[in-house]
Amino acid sequence: MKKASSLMELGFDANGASSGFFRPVADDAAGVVTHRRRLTKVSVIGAGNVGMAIAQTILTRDLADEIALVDALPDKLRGEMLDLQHAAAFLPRTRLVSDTDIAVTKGSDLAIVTAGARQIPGETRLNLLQRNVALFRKIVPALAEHSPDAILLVVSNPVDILTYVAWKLSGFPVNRVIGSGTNLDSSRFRFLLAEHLDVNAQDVQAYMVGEHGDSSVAIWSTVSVAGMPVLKSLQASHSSFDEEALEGIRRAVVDSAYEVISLKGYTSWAIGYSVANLVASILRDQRRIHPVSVLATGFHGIADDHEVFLSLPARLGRGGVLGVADMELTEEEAKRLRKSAKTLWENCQQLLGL
Ligand SMILES: NC(=O)C1=CN([C@@H]2O[C@H](COP(=O)(O)OP(=O)(O)OC[C@H]3O[C@@H](n4cnc5c(N)ncnc54)[C@H](O)[C@@H]3O)[C@@H](O)[C@H]2O)C=CC1
Ligand SMILES: CC(=O)C(=O)O
Repeated sequence: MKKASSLMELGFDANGASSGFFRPVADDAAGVVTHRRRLTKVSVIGAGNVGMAIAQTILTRDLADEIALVDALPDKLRGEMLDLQHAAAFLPRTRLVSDTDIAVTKGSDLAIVTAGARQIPGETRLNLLQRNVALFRKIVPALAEHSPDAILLVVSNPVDILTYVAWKLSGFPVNRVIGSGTNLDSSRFRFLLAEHLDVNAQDVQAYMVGEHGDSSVAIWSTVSVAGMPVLKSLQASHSSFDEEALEGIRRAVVDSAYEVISLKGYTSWAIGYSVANLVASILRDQRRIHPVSVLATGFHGIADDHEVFLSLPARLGRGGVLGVADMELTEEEAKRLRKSAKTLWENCQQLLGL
């Protein structure tokens, strides 16, 4: 039996097929525009749990005209593409293409990298560094060559260091290389607070910054709901919200990824929504503020000679990172952020000679 994802693959010529159904509205068909001139193309490199959750969410939210999927495993890749294509009747029209050759990403507006090793239960994100850097050496230069004007959005872990690596390997300006960072951790933080306060998580303003990982920093001093400072109100009503309790909540946010990994083997849905949220802000030029991994040199006392990527609230739009909010932090929060930066910097140092 011949397998196909289109009638063309079965030998039917598509040329002029639609003219049997439709006639041009004008006599002079040359003057009729039948195609939009500029389509938005998003590529997802790595069609695993995370890549497919992202592709699926981008499709449902109608964020791209074309999605190109790349993976090293041809059968899995084609299976994933066909499975999504078979939902075409229920989704906005989006062209889906896939190939093991990265050339399929040519002309992307946005390239999202999710390829690589993931943690096994108990492993930290930093443990993945060497394996995923080796992969990035192959993927990133090829991506940059085929889409020199794209924005790179890195998701593979350890995401902050790999965003630095992608920046170096691509030669792209720093505003066009972004790590998904703590956009996800901040959502987990907002979820926990929203449950406690019995409000919608979208109405909780709360940031986790720093490393997407064990040293992330919860910025309690700026947490608010309806413009009201949450920490002050919690501490006034419950004396139990002391430093130890706050650290316990931060730790619960960090541990939530480990818990999901130990239960189902990987995380996927939340990162899928988190990345689609970033894609919408970038491609639709929303100028929304997201905690994402950006070059943090010089912010909050991070040394000027430390080229380190970590999450800070950034304004995102069609040009990528349009600016980074210089938040007012307490001395303790700034100290923790510098400590997080130091952890990342030390790991980046091992990669010198890249
Ligand atoms: N930044 C974040 O918040 C999150 C990051 N992650 C990270 O995302 C990455 C992917 O995780 P999963 O999708 O669960 O793993 P997975 O194992 O399901 O998928 C990885 C995919 O990469 C593919 N791949 C390997 N080498 C390749 C190459 N040279 N070219 C193209 N594709 C290649 C594999 O064939 C596989 O399909 C991991 O590093 C994980 O830690 C996961 C969740 C959240
Ligand atoms: C795996 C990972 O980085 C996360 O879910 O946070």
